[in-house]
Amino acid sequence: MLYLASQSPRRRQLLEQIGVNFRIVDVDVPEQRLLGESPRDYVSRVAREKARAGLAVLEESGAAVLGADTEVVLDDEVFGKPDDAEDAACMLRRLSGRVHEVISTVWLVTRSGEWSDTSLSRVTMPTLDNATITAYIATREPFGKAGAYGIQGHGAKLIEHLDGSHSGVMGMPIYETARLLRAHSLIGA
Ligand SMILES: Cc1cn([C@H]2C[C@H](O)[C@@H](COP(=O)(O)OP(=O)(O)OP(=O)(O)O)O2)c(=O)[nH]c1=O
Repeated sequence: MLYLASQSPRRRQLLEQIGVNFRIVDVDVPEQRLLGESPRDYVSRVAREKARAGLAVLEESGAAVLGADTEVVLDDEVFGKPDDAEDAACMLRRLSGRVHEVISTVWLVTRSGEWSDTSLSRVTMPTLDNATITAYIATREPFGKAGAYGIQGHGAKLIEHLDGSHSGVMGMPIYETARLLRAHSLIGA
């Protein structure tokens, strides 16, 4: 059986979108970048820890667990989920008028092996004035989302250009995930 180690409704929705059968396994992994850890290594480590934590609580010998992590990166700084409205405003002011990177890594972990893939996207935001930022935060959409925006919602209005993967920015790179699942015979062609 395939499991998704995630509380994220977006990840669930994206996997459902391609008709994959899976169950949810609850995990709670701390997200803290280590000193000197690159953004890519950090995202990959957290995604792997989520998948491993999921596998650890399952007794089924043939279980396969997916874990994913998504972060926004600007100037080597990682923007996770905002703590509050002030933090969200601060992130959006920093992203305004700039191109940032979104790193989305997925790990597939079983008792016989571990495999991963990463999607890198470049996202261009126009200059955002204070009124736009305040109105966007009032939608509550920034909370629980890396970089304080959601490409799949009102946040689409803040994105001028995407060079990469829409599903990857949303939290679960579907092309890469499907390729991993296919390579390990967890889905068909
Ligand atoms: C940039 C961006 C992020 N996000 C979301 C995806 C992720 O859910 C979240 C990044 O936080 P994550 O720590 O990757 O995931 P999570 O805590 O929501 O879920 P879990 O660890 O249980 O799997 O930001 C969007 O929904 N849209 C976007 O455009």
